[in-house]
Amino acid sequence: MPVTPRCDQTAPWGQLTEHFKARGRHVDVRQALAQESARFERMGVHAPYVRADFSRNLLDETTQQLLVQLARACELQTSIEALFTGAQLNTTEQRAAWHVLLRCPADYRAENAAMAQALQEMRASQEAFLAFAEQVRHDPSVTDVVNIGIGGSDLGPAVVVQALEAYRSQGKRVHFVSNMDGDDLGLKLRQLDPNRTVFLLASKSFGTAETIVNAQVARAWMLAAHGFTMDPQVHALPAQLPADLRDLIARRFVAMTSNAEAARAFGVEAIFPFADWVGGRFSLWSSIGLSIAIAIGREQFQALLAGAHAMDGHFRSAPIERNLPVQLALLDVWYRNFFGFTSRCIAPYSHGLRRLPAYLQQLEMESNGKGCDWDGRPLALPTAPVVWGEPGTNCQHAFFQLIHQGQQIIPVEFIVLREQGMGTLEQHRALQANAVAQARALTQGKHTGPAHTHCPGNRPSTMLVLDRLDPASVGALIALYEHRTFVAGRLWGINSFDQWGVELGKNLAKEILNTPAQTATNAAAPQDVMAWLG
Ligand SMILES: O=P(O)(O)OC[C@H]1O[C@](O)(CO)[C@@H](O)[C@@H]1O
Repeated sequence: MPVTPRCDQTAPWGQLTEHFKARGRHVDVRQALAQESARFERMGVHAPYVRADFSRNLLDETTQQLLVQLARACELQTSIEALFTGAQLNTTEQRAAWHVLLRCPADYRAENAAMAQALQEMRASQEAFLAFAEQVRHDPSVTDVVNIGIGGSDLGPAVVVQALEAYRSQGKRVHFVSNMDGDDLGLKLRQLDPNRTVFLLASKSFGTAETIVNAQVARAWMLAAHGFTMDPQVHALPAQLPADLRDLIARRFVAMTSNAEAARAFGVEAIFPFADWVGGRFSLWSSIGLSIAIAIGREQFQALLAGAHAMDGHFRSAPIERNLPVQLALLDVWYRNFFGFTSRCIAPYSHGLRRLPAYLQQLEMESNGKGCDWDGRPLALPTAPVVWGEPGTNCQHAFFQLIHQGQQIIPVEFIVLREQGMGTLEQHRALQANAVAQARALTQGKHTGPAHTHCPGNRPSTMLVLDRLDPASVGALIALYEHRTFVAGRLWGINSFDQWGVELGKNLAKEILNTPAQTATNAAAPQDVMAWLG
């Protein structure tokens, strides 16, 4: 993997630092909009399916030019090419990150022999899971499909299925179970018929505690409905299980995994593999997206991939100044490292995109919430901001008060649809008007009337506009965020494809589970709240 310069080790970084102190931090967006009538037009960036208005951000032309120079000094183009030509980007796990291959069209020519081979294997797996999806879709005996997975094996598919609810085949409900808390699965099981439900076990490792426990409980529930009691703590199917029940499990449970052996031991026969080079956070395009394919069908799934591929093409070829993922990532660096803004709010004015903030939390914070660079040197700068949010207009009646008048500045990213979905045109117009009104209010503020009604204004926001919430647009939007995260990581000098920070807590949980209950006499166990939990 090419080691490219970290942003803080480049000449433009020093220039940006000087510029920030002198003028950059004093940018007044109200004045800028008033003085430059073409600001909106100049600062619009158009990518496939997504347009972005940057004009309400704390940016002047010098900042924009220096940020472009920063990207060049970080040799960003080399990193982008490395992503598309198959460099081993995940250096701490010695893995490639070839998720862009998952969405390339049939006539795509792979960059090299290794990628061509990977592509061929991927196509076979893709064909198998899409064919299975069609089979389920046309099977009237199946009414419910439950995806059991967590993190990337849950959030990506869940956000897409929810966003594309209007495309979901009637007569098939798609559920998502992720939490270790047994109430998640337990409450779902109460609504399900064991004779009409198919479970999709989504786990790259097939070893994630939450997923395995939930899968075992679901299997025990299915067997219990057929008169067989099985310990839900046990992974492997018992040898004495009658053949018809073995067959039942094989028909009702399928797996999407890179660990076929563990899935087989569980009793699964239909295994839809995906390669090691698919990272969890980037996996919804692979067989992990089976729930999406069942919900919307092969054709629409392919449209989702095509939308993502269109964004890939833009990312690879657009110049830095007009490259949307790059521009968003540069803005992240500007706000996080110069202004010191610690969070970014995502406000999708779209009911379908209501879970997007949760998805982005994993994508951005698990990818870029790191403490050292790719050479293991401590980072001198803070990296990923906290990403959070809720859909509009709900957010207006909850936390927007703080964003308008609070002491801290939180850049907001609005997502707005041009075309209406369900509901009346009036409802849609009101929704759009509210999003634009919030952006304007953040910019202009209010300085008349009693002090408690004042809003300081000059608060930054970006507006992303999609024509509609269809598979291609959703694919493009998610690919946009993937690439933005990758670019920000490259600028910060981070390996965005590992997540070692989650290991410590997982291991401690195992240790606690394996330690005898805490008692006053158990001196080995540390005294903490476990004493109250029993
Ligand atoms: O697909 P798996 O192996 O069950 O992993 C689930 C999730 O757990 C993590 O490894 C850590 O949270 C994520 O990166 C991943 O998406």
